[in-house]
Amino acid sequence: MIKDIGSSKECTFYVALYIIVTTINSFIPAAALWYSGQILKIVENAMESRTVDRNLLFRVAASRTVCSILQRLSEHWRYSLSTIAQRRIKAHYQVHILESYARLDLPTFEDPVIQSQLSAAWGERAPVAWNAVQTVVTTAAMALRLVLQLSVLAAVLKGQRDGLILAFLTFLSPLMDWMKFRSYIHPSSVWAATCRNDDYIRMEGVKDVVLQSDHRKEMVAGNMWEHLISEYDAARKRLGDAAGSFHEMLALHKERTTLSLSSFLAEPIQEMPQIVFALRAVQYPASIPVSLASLNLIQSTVQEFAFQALHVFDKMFGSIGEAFHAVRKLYDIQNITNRVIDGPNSFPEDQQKVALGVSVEFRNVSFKYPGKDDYALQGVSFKIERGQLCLILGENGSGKSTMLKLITRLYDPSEGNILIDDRDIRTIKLADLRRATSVLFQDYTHFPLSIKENIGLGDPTNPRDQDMIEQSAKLGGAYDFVSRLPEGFDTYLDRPVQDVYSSLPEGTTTLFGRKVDYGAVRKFGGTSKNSKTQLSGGQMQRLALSRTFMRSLGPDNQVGLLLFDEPSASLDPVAEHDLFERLRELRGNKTMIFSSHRFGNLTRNADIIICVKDSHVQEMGTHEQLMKNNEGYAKIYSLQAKAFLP
Ligand SMILES: Nc1ncnc2c1ncn2[C@@H]1O[C@H](COP(=O)(O)OP(=O)(O)OP(=O)(O)O)[C@@H](O)[C@H]1O
Repeated sequence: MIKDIGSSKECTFYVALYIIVTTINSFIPAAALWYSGQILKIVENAMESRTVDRNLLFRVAASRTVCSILQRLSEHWRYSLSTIAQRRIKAHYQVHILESYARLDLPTFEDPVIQSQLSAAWGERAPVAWNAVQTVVTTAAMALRLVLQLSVLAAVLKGQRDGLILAFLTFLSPLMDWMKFRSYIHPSSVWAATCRNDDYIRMEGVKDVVLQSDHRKEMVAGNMWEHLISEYDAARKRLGDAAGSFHEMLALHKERTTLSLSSFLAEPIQEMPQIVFALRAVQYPASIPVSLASLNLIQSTVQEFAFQALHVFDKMFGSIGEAFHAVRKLYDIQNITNRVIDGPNSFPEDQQKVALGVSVEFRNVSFKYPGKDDYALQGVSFKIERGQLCLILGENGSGKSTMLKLITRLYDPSEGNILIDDRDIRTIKLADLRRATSVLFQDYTHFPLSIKENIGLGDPTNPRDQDMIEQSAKLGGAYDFVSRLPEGFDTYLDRPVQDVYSSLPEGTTTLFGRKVDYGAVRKFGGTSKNSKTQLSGGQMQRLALSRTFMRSLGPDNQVGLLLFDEPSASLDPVAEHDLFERLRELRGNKTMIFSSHRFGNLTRNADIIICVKDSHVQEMGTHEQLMKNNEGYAKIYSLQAKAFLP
């Protein structure tokens, strides 16, 4: 980490300044203490000799004041430098963390162990690397400050009557506080809490149903609210005083454990120095004013000293270890190995040929999702020839999407092989394989970026080509509605940075050129956020389609295989018809695979229909062949057709 930060000029300068200022800052309290001791000595001398060296007093007092000013200033500089250094280190590491995230494949990324490793490294609030730097620097500075203060304190106390005893007694009180504090939040203790009370669990569930907007539609339409409220009330009554959140219960528990012996002794111990002082004053009445001043100095210094000493102790045994552990995790994520291993060979050998499509073959492929016992696909074999249009047909959950995921190597089969142009896809470089395929997933996503970028990212080699973006939007059927949006192609589907505002004057409908989302106002109370662009499911799907067109239809594209997982699920019949027409026209000779659970437009046009059921291929062939077979396909087809026949 030190090497890494050191190699980044933008970080090094500010981190070095931060260390220097923090070190200087550690000297000041000891200097201040020294001058306070000097003032005390001057007073003592004055008491004995009845004369004051005004010059000396002035110099010492001025120095003491300078110490205070310097202390304040160095604190300010330290804070300013730490914010800049923190921001720079954070920015430096964020690229590194994002890269570690981005390069992971699906099975690796979905692994819960990897997930926790990744989230530990992210540490958005307290950037891990900065945290480690700061913890080490402040702990070292505190230790230095402590040693200096301790030496000065010893020098000052040497001449004081009862100084050491008073210091010790003053130290006892913060020590007890600290021990009490550690007893219930010990940094290295491990604990867990659960709730086993059914009534409480139900109350929390009902509260969520009523408060969260996700459930509102069904709650209202289902006429549920009265029942929910009576359930809540009944559970609340049964629970009585025992109904409390985890934090309330924890507070109660802590309160109960505060009746310890030390809690009774805490206050008398605090009074001890005064008692000792009073007894001594009776013994030596002449020295009362001096002793009073020295008691004050001892008490304030020792209390501050005790706080710091105990804090350093805590840091040494807790935070530094934790910070280093977190840094190790930060570096470990660089070395996470992907489960889907890259292949060695380039693909395709002949770029021209890809435009004519590629063949796809499954040889006895079986697959289980990671952590699952059931097969999502079992013993699947088929071959789709170059340039064919294939339809994979099957019920929900039969394994259609899984086939497409395996072709793009989002996962690798548990058994069997998949071949593209007669080459095992595991031997092909992943980047080449993905360059040669274009896939529209059923659960396609929309990135929280502008519409323009959402479409443009379809072709990451040429994502800003406005003409291509617009043409793709036309082909995907998105151009018209996008053009009508106030911000057109620059519209953010889901703004990642939200506008935040207080309550607005009545009648405000737009803010920063965007419609105010009063739903959000209600949700967030006082300050509110403005985020979502409301598009329908069909419109969202058209955008996803446009992205696919962007990828597969550009002049330089190297796509030979187009995969569509239920591309028309949210489209109306006219849009669906238009889409298939466009796809057929535009695909040229590229191989195309559609998955669907509906019979429709494509069944008659497909060169090959593969029917899957319960993770197996049931039958395959052209529409005519399958009708002739008179098995599952023909039966369902006839059943559906009947509905439309007179
Ligand atoms: N990410 C996943 N993790 C675990 N199991 C999964 C995952 N995705 C799918 N499955 C399971 O694998 C099986 C096949 O799912 P798949 O999505 O391939 O079906 P499908 O035929 O595409 O269904 P649909 O028509 O509903 O899209 C199902 O039993 C499903 O529950």
